[in-house]
Amino acid sequence: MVDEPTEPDELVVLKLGGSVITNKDSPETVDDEALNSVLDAVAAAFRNDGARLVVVHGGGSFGHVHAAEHGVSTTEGTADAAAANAIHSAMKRLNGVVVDRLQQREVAALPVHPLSVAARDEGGTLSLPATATEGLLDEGFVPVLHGDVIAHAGEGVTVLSGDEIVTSLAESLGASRVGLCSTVPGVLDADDTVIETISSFSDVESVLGGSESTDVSGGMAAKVRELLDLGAPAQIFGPNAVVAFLQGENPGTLIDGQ
Ligand SMILES: Nc1ncnc2c1ncn2[C@@H]1O[C@H](COP(=O)(O)OP(=O)(O)OP(=O)(O)O)[C@@H](O)[C@H]1O
Ligand SMILES: C=C(C)CCOP(=O)(O)O
Repeated sequence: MVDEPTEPDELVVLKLGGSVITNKDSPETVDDEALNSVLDAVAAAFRNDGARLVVVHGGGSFGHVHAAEHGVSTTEGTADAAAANAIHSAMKRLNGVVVDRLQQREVAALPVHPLSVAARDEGGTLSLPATATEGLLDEGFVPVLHGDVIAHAGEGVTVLSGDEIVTSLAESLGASRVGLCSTVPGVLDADDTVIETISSFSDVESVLGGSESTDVSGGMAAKVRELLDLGAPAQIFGPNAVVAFLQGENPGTLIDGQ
C-alpha cells in the first residue's frame, strides 16, 4: 500500500505595517505598546499551531523619513551611497528590534535583508530570490524581512516596499494565507465602513488614498493594487485582529483579484 503524501505545512505571510509598529510623529521611534501587542499575538499563534510563518514589516518613521529626506521612492532612485545606506541602516535598526522582541517571545526569528538579494530591472520588474527565506523556513526559523532600498537598473537604488515583498514571496513560496496588519480595521468606504471584499481596483479607486504618515510607497491605494495582482486571497486588518487572522479567520477586508 502506498502512503498518502504528507500535506506540506500551511505557509502564512504576515506584514506588520510600519505605521502600526512605529510612532509616525517622531523619527525612528518604535511604538512599544503597539509592537509588543502584535508580537504577543504572533508568538501565541505561532507557538499554538506551529505554522510556517514569514514576517515582513514596513518602514514607518524609520525608512520613510530617511527616504523622503533623500527624495527616494519606489520609482525615484538615488546613486548616493550614503543616502542609500541611511535608509537601509534605519530599516535594519527597526528590523533588529522586531527580531529581538520575537526571540524574547521564543519565536525563532532571523533577519533577511532585501538589499543583499533583490533588484529591479530597467522596467522596474522586481527579482527577489526566495532561496534564503525558504531555507530558513525549512530549518524551522521565522524569516523577518523588511521594506528596504534595492538596486534598480539605471536608477541607483529605489525603495522596495514591504507590500511588494509580501506579494513576491507569497507567489514564489506558494503562501496559503496572506495578511497585512495596518492601522485601520480594513479598507474603508466613503462612510468609513470596512469594505468586506475587493475584487477590482476601479470599484474602490475613489475611496483609496495615500497614507496619513510620511510614506514614499503609496499608502492604501498601492497596497490594494499590489494585492489584487496576487494569485492568492489576502486580508487587510487592524492590530486587534492579528490573532483572529493567524487562527484562520478572515478579519477586515478580503482582497481577491482572481
Ligand atoms: N479607503 C481607505 N481605507 C483605509 N485606509 C486608507 C484609505 N485610504 C487611505 N488610507 C490610509 O492608508 C493608511 C494605511 O497605509 P500605510 O501605507 O500607512 O500602511 P502601513 O502598511 O500600515 O504602513 P507602512 O507603509 O509604513 O508599512 C491608513 O492609515 C490610512 O491613512
Ligand atoms: C521606506 C522604506 C525603506 C520601506 C518601505 O516599506 P513600506 O513601509 O512597506 O512601504
